[in-house]
Amino acid sequence: MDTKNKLGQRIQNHFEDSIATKQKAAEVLPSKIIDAINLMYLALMSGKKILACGNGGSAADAQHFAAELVGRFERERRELPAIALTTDSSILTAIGNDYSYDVIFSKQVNALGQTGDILLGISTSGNSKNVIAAIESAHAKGMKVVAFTGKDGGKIGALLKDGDVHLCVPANRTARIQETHLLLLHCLCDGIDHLMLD
Ligand SMILES: O=C(CO)[C@@H](O)[C@H](O)[C@H](O)[C@H](O)COP(=O)(O)O
Ligand SMILES: [Zn+2]
Repeated sequence: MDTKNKLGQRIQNHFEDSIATKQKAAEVLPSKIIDAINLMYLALMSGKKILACGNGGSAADAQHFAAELVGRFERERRELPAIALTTDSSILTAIGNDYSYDVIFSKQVNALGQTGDILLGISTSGNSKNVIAAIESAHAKGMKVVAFTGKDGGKIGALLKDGDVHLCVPANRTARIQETHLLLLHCLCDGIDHLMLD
């Protein structure tokens, strides 16, 4: 096989694997997605806010979600309060430098979180220490947690409490889990808009 054909085959494999992962997720996750939509909707309608965090690609997802709540998704509606804890380089470098990278999100949850707010914690492995610490801080503040994970849900899966929502993508490959997390985020945005507008 020449290079062009090999690359073409790899690309085809990515598309097929991504589609298969989303099909599996569509079989197991919808009722939990509804739970997450209701949890976030009720919090937002009660004047509460959403804090979101994750590392790497999941940091981008946290920001993507906050942008669609504060700005808009597909339809016009009032601005909704959401903050990505991944964006302030001064806060992130100060806490990382003075304390530890493990507490870059939890200290922000301690500073900004209030009872009734929601934490969206995103980790494909379910094992990122800074997301785990953020969830622990959220619980201590009386916040509910929506966790996006993959694989076996990792330590985050075991940490969640009644009333939290765990959306664990049934896949092992980080890229596939991330691609499905983005779809889940858009389902949440659409569901919140639907409950507000229809
Ligand atoms: O986007 C990717 C890989 O596709 C990476 O940036 C990835 O997000 C990083 O390695 C993260 O640190 C992984 O953390 P996590 O998803 O296990 O919590
Ligand atoms: Zn990625």
